[in-house]
Amino acid sequence: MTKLAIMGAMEEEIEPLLAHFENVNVVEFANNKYYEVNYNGLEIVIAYSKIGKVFASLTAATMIEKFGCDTLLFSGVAGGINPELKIGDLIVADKLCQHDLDITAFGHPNGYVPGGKVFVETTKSLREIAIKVANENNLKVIEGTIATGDQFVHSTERKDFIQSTFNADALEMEGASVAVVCDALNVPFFILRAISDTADMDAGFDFDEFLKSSAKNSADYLIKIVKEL
Ligand SMILES: CCCCCCN(CO)Cc1c[nH]c2c(N)ncnc12
Repeated sequence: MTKLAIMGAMEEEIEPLLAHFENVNVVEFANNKYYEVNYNGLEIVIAYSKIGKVFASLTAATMIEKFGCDTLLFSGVAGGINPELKIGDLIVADKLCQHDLDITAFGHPNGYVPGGKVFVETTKSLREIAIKVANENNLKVIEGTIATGDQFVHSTERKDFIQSTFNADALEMEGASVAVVCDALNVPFFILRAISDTADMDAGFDFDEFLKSSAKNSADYLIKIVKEL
């Protein structure tokens, strides 16, 4: 029996998801709120972690270890790097990395620490369902690499570093930590983002303007995927 975790980082990212459900039970735990719903015979737990890799790791691990979720879907917004990605466009992560994890002083590559790996791959079977849903709904979606770091990127200098170092298509602040947690706990997971800005000097303004609409794009697509699970 699948128990599904649906996660975002910000309230604005899960609000459009919660809107689809009634009879929501709220569980308070570890300075956060976890929303339990039943949907199409599925038990679902929904939460937003708060921003950044640490909060995202705590929430992902909690949804799996405490709530017993056996599949995790993430929905949210991201900064676009790949010029094909326009504001509002959807990206499904096929792999994720941490662009601010750096022990290069010891000759290691960016994003690597001993015992870890630079890229963590998402679950192929979930990506395949997502692509099928996109085709059925005539949605333009790209699959690509998402780079995660504990900073809001708003300069072409940092954006270019991330692009050239990891060949990343988009960037955000939680995905790779969710990936490490799910990979370590052997839980299938899926990371979906809609572009809110292009991580350059206009990023802050674009983010404010497009957070809500892009979060809704991602949420609406995620709900269609949930219906196929
Ligand atoms: C109050 C401000 C909260 C910013 C949180 C942004 N999220 C983090 O996951 C996604 C994101 C959208 N655009 C970004 C960018 N340019 N850099 C980093 N992260 C992002």
